Amino acid sequence: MRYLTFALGKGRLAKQTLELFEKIGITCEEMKDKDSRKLIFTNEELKLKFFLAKGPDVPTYVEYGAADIGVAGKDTILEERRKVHEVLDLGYGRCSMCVCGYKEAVPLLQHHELIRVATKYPNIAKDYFYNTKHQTVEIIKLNGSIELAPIVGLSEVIVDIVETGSTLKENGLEVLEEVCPLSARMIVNPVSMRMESTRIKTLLTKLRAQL
Ligand SMILES: Nc1ncnc2c1ncn2[C@@H]1O[C@H](COP(=O)(O)OP(=O)(O)OP(=O)(O)O)[C@@H](O)[C@H]1O
Ligand SMILES: O=P(O)(O)OC[C@H]1O[C@H](OP(=O)(O)OP(=O)(O)O)[C@H](O)[C@@H]1O
Repeated sequence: MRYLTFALGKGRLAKQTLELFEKIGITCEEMKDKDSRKLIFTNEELKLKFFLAKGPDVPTYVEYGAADIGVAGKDTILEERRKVHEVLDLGYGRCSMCVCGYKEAVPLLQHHELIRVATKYPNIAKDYFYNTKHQTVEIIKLNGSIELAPIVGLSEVIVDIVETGSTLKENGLEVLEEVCPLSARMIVNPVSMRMESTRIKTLLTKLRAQL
């Protein structure tokens, strides 16, 4: 039997993903070592392999078939636009993609002004403003600390993840519009879906029973 391979993000979703897998009998003791720098783990008994990738790269490994299955945030899946099947909402990692800024920006959004939008998610922001709202905007790609942009005058608004809202609050910003709700999703390579359908279906049935 060949190994069934999983690409998992190293970030926020890792702990809950391992906890969920553990509940359905998929364990990998080695992966729990927080100080380990190892990237690949094997469960010989179940013929499973796990890769620890950077979150946004998970759909890439799955599209190319380097991993059969992946766990990624819905934000990453929407932004990366990879050819993968999204098969299950895992229910954790819940947060929202939002347009945020000072409330003074509300009229600029209402009147469809040509505003600057700073974001780590240019595809999601473009899709929202151009296709959903039909508003022409200038997208400015940033890599983190997105909340800085409206404060220092780089942009009028941001498109970013809001979870507890504390980053916005501590920086005097507000949610102005919600783009979409987000959570962790399981994705599968389209060829693996056919070639390994029995093992993948069994896995999905066990996971669904836990959620
Ligand atoms: N407060 C939050 N901020 C960011 N992502 C969150 C938050 N809460 C839940 N998530 C979810 O967790 C996923 C993975 O988070 P992770 O820490 O790996 O990403 P990241 O911090 O955006 O990546 P990077 O390593 O590029 O900083 C996100 O894609 C998102 O779906
Ligand atoms: O609503 P909250 O609970 O405050 O969470 C939202 C914040 O968390 C994320 O940033 P992250 O910690 O990934 O840092 P970053 O600035 O490097 O993207 C996100 O980009 C927001 O800034």
